[in-house]
Amino acid sequence: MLLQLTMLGTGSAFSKSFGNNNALLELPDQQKLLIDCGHTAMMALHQLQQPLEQLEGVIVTHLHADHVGGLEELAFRRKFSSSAKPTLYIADTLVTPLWEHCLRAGLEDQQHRSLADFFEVQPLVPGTPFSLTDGLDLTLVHTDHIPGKDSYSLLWNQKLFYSADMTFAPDLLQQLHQEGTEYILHECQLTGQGAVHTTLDELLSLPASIQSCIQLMHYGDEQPDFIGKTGSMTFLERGQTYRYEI
Ligand SMILES: O=c1ccn([C@@H]2O[C@H](COP(=O)(O)O)[C@@H](O)[C@H]2O)c(=O)[nH]1
Ligand SMILES: [Zn+2]
Ligand SMILES: [Zn+2]
Repeated sequence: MLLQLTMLGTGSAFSKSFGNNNALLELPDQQKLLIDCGHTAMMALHQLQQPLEQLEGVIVTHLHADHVGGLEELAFRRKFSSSAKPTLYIADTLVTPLWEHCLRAGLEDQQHRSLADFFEVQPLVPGTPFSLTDGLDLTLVHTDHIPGKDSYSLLWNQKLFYSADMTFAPDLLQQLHQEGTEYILHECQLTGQGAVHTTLDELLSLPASIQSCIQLMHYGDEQPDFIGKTGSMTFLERGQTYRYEI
């Protein structure tokens, strides 16, 4: 199974250079899905000349604006263009908070009163593989980010781990590596304390065999100062397409 991933952005929440850390995923059956849809996602798709009508759906990791801030525009534009509702793949725990805390204020009117008026909602049970298409399973992995708020990393066929925003989880990374995960796309805070994110120094403390599987994303605008300082870990780049055989 070949997964093709185009990074719409690779920046941290406040990055002005790299856009929100969101991706466009293309499956062998031609399905196109977004991984997160932050407030810069619509502009990024416009620049890629990617028609919104061709998007099958969106996978949501958690409810910060750099990950869900573009959903209001996506919902309205799909509604106005009379195209099919995009599917929302989202942890069951996040369905109600997404509507009540993020989208309801902007989307609700007298005719549209729920998330299901704009999206085909596909709740996912964390820890249980979900078959997106033949030969492709997605498992949500609960990972720590903001205390008290749920956030889910994405594990594809046990082979590719795409981190949500998360604090350092060396035991999880070690376990994934031992169980055959070959690719780890990991968020990375380059400077400062990693209160709610994983720092570069933390990732550099991992065994070399794990570091060699890691590509860094969700980084700050100081990234150019860190080129050549990430060991064998490489930076994912905005606008670039990556292919993973999983
Ligand atoms: O440099 C930074 C930027 C943000 N934070 C904290 O992260 C979250 C919001 O950003 P996300 O990327 O959506 O998680 C918020 O709690 C900020 O305080 C940070 O620690 N360092
Ligand atoms: Zn973020
Ligand atoms: Zn976050």
